Order: sequence, then structure tokens, then C-alpha cells
Amino acid sequence: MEGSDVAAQWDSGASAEVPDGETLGASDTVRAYLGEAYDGVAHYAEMLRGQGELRGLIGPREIPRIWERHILNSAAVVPYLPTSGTVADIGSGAGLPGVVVAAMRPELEVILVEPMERRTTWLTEVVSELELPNIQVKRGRAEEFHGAFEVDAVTSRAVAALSKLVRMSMPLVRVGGEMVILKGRNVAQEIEPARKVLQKYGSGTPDVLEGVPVEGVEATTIVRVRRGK
Ligand SMILES: C[S@@+](CC[C@H](N)C(=O)[O-])C[C@H]1O[C@@H](n2cnc3c(N)ncnc32)[C@H](O)[C@@H]1O
Repeated sequence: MEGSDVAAQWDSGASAEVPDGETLGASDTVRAYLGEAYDGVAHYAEMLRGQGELRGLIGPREIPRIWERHILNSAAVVPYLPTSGTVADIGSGAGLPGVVVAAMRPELEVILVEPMERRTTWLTEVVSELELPNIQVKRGRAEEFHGAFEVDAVTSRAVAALSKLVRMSMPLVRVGGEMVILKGRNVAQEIEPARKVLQKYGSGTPDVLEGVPVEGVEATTIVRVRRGK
């Protein structure tokens, strides 16, 4: 996740009521929201805070807002995922949202797909440090895995415009499964250009939903679309 790439998809600046990253991450609200996943997710946030910039995973501006912009933003996708089966996170980068999903839903198998070696090295370290047996890291572009595996749902965040994402991700989704992606507020503009490729997979108009992980934290736009054929 390059800070500038991610920032381009979200409006800049945290909402006024949101406490700074550390206060938010340690708050009772966030602890209650994450429940048993809290310790693992907090450990991951600390790893990102400590090494994320140095290892080119996160921009310096992101450090104070890791919880709000990245961890909780990623967590917002979880209620829209299946409760069992396999999910692939395409272009996982630093592990967002895939690592957060795997920590919050230990019953899901999560495949992190990422082409860059230094990022897959980081992801492998995170998996071992957090002891998350439900994650597999696969190095490569999503397109390289077409025909190699199929999952119940794919997630992705800050990877590509919708039409390109559908082309790269839908072949990895089983018929009847879903793409559930985190997007910026302007996603409505991406729907029309994606219509033709969506038709190819028997998919209708995507649902655009608002995910609010924790009260007071900015809502996240989530786009959900089913593969029909
Ligand atoms: C801006 S980063 C976002 C990373 C992470 N999802 C996040 O939200 O922080 C985009 C990531 O997508 C990866 N990527 C680019 N093209 C890809 C492809 N065809 N298949 C899988 N991943 C890809 C990049 O290597 C990069 O790590």
C-alpha cells in the first residue's frame, strides 16, 4: 500500500470526532468491536507502525491514522463476507484487508494474492508473527491464478478501477460467489464502464453499501457483486 495510492481513493483528513490512531486503537469501543481478534489485530497495527514505512508498505502520513484509515476501514468489509469457505484478497499489499479479515474470521480460509516479493515476504512474516493458520500467501498477479483456484469471495482495496478489478478477480470467484471490494466514494463513476465485463460473468449492477465499523469512524464504501455464470 503506497500512501499516495490509498489516499487517492479516500478523501483526505480524519473526521473531527475521531481520536488519534493510538487512542482509537486502544479504546474500549474498538476492543469490544474486535473481541477475540483484538490482540492479533493490535499486534498487526504495531508491526505496521514500526516497519510499514521503512519497508515501503505505507506512507509516512499514514502512521498516525493506521487504525482509522487502514485497520478499521478494512474491518468494515467483514460483515459482508461469507461466514465459511475461502476468500482471496487481491493485491493485498501490506495485508489490507486480508490480514484483518483472517484475524476477525478464523473460520474462513484467506488467500493473500500479491505480486511484489518484498510484500509477500512481509505478509509471510505477519502470518507467522500473528500465528494465523487460516492464511495462505500466494505471490503473483491475480491473472496468473485464473484456472488455478476458485474461492467463495474476493476482496480488494485500492488496487484498480472496477472494470479492471472484475477482469482480474471474477475468474477467481466460483459461480454464485461474490466480489466484495472496498472503494472510494466516487465508485458510482466506475460502474458504467464495468457493465460489459460484468455481463460476461452474468453479474448485474453492483450494490454500493456503506460500512461503518465503529461509531464515529468515517464510513467506508463497499461494492458487492455476485458472479452469475
Ligand atoms: C495500492 S496497493 C494496495 C494494497 C492494499 N490492498 C491496501 O489497501 O493497502 C495495490 C497492490 O495491488 C498489487 N497489484 C497490482 N496489480 C495486481 C494484480 N494484477 N494482481 C494482484 N495484485 C496486484 C500491488 O502490488 C500492490 O501491492
